[in-house]
Amino acid sequence: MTFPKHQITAIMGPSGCGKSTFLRCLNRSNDLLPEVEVHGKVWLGDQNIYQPRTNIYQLRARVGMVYQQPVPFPFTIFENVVFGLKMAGQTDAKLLAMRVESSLKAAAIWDEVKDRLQEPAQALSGGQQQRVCLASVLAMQPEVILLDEPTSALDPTSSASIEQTLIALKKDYTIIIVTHNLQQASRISDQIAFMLNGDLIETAPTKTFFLQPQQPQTQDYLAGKFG
Ligand SMILES: Nc1ncnc2c1ncn2[C@@H]1O[C@H](COP(=O)(O)OP(=O)(O)OP(=O)(O)O)[C@@H](O)[C@H]1O
Repeated sequence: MTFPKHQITAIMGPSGCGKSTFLRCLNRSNDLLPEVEVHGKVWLGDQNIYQPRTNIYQLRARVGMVYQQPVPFPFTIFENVVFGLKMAGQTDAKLLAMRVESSLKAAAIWDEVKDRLQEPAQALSGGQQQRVCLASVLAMQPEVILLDEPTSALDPTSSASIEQTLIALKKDYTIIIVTHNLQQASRISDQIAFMLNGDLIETAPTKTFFLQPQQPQTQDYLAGKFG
């Protein structure tokens, strides 16, 4: 399947069908799990990210990932956002400060934290922590953002903020989100990939997916027969 630039693709399917495992294939996060074997190719532009010469750190800077539970490091908000940049060797204080501001603005949380940058990120609410984690990914200036159920632990207001943020971000990024939530997928995605038992069953533009699903498994899933 392809993930078009500047679009949001939602990966859907019942619990345990392999959505997160598939998502982690897209920036080789599964490399960290010795029990996982990956076959096939994943193209980022004209580069197969599974070719042996791939620099994993550069790949993960280009394809950033936001997890289900916001897990900021036990540092200040500022240090959380610049963590990846510092790990990549960036020491220019002015550039780091500029990147913190632009990333927090893009993640729609600047106004809430601009006077608290030296406070611990873990003191923020779950929704705020999730947006700080998103800002940490944006600070690396990725091309693709992977999100694994980023709103499942959040209240409806925080979820709505994240959804609006993602819609605003898609003009600059390619976004791939795992979600269980049919309404969320219909609100924010441009295309949907439906998985079942580890297989990709159907990929379609969001409207077509909901109104004219082609595969019987997709029809049953949308009818609530499982999942
Ligand atoms: N292609 C695969 N082949 C074999 N095992 C797989 C495959 N994909 C996923 N699994 C295994 O199936 C289990 C569920 O996978 P995963 O967590 O990716 O599913 P999920 O759809 O994200 O589930 P949930 O919605 O509950 O988070 C895991 O133990 C995973 O290692």
